[in-house]
Amino acid sequence: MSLLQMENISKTYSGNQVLKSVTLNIKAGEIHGLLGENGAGKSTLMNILFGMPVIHSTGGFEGNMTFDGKPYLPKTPMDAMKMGIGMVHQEFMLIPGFTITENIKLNRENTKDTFLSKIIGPKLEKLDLPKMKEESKEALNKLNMTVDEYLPVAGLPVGYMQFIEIAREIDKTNLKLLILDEPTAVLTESEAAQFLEVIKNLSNMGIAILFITHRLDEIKQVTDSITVLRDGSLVKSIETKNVDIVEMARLMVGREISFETSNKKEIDLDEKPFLELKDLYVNMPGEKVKGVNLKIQKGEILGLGGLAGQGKIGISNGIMGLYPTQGTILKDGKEMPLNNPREMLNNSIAFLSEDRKGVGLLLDEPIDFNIAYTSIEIQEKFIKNIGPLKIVNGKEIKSHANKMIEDLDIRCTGSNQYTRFLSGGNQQKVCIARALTLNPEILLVSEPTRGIDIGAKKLVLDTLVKLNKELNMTIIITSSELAELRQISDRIAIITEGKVQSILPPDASDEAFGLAMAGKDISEVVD
Ligand SMILES: Nc1ncnc2c1ncn2[C@@H]1O[C@H](COP(=O)(O)OP(=O)(O)OP(=O)(O)O)[C@@H](O)[C@H]1O
Repeated sequence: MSLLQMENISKTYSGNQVLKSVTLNIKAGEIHGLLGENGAGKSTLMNILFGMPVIHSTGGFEGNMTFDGKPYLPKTPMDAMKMGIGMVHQEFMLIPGFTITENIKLNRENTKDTFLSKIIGPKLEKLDLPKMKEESKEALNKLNMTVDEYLPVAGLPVGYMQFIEIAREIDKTNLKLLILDEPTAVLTESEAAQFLEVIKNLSNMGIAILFITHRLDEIKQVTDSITVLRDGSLVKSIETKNVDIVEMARLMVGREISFETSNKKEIDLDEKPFLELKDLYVNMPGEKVKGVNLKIQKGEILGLGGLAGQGKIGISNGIMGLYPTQGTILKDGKEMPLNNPREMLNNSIAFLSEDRKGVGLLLDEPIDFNIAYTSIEIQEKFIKNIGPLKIVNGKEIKSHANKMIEDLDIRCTGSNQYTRFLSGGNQQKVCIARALTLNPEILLVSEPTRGIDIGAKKLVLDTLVKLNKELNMTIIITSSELAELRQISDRIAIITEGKVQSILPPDASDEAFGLAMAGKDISEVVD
């Protein structure tokens, strides 16, 4: 019997129908994959299932749900949690100033009796901190996560936050169904592999998992069955063993997707470097850089890879001056000021951050303004002079935004749609469009395809290659997906323990990359 039945679910946001009579069934303890392009309606369906306020404040939904044999109509996430449904959202819902333990135990704090509580009641019970810490540690241990549970969440790398959110869910005792909205998007390949093992264990314990991911290999590897959505409609529900990855991609996108292999070109390392990092130190929590020396040539695509927490993410954040940085950064031989993001932008260095929520979008502004505003600010782009007056050229902004919407396949109702109402993947594409609009000489991109569907991923990578080829833009791409780095980079620097461990060609063997990431000598496996 199904644990969850969602029948004929439809949802409209201000006249825009985003779910059209969708049906979804999940059995107890099974791992069920939910697939679909950016904007297909996956998060909306999950928000309905989890009773998220956004659903009810926008007119509710149509259709019926049954959970654990009973009619189910959650009005709030509390209703869902009471039934034994947990959800880890695409965007983190942690409280930055609280410690890891406080976040895991939020609203479910362990308490113990005090003298007064015995008389007056449970309100005067006191927090049982040792027990809270012990149970938090236990949940973190189940995820093989070794982090001090008393650390504050603020400033931790995004990969850690994901594990903490999951730890919070598995710490709940009545959990029957766990919804995971792109849980592995922020994890490195090895962390993701470890995470998939955890999911399998949870399923063995009888907890059903609803798993949203754009990584189809993961879907193939761990799910028992899948449901595919396209443009808000159900395409197919099928047992995973009866479908391969190519077919899954075709069901999602409705056409064949081809992937090119390496794009590598020869880089002349004898030329003067275009960007040089000398003894760079960056104090980014969880991603410390400890003396990086790197020379990047004009027109190169340099990949930065390595395991989470080893410092690869810190490098671009440091160059851009977002965390305290020491050392020397030379652009075309000229020393750049440190710790000054504005000056870096003025020097034609732009950054697409891995943290799209923290430094991301103006959610209550339309797509076109989001794409244009940094360029207006920094470069006075899209400004026209009328006599002594400078005014923003709305027409030019719109036509540029429309081109970006087309190039990056941003799924929206038009360039005037507020970015708050875009799906996560489409918000990410707007961030990419904004960085590209600056048309920088050096573009730093961090996890550019995180949370982006398989078809759009190709578009984003192709766009980077096109900018590199046509404008000779120098690109430094940081990614936890080695396959993606290999696809577009000319060279790949592997960062371990805050330093450059090795620089490898993209066609080096898996073994060489594996050894470098583990901080080992690669001379025996590389010529
Ligand atoms: N609060 C909202 N108001 C208006 N429209 C919305 C709102 N939330 C989502 N939408 C629209 O609903 C559609 C489905 O979005 P949803 O977030 O469910 O997609 P998704 O499949 O989860 O995509 P992704 O993989 O990018 O996360 C999109 O067209 C989106 O713009």
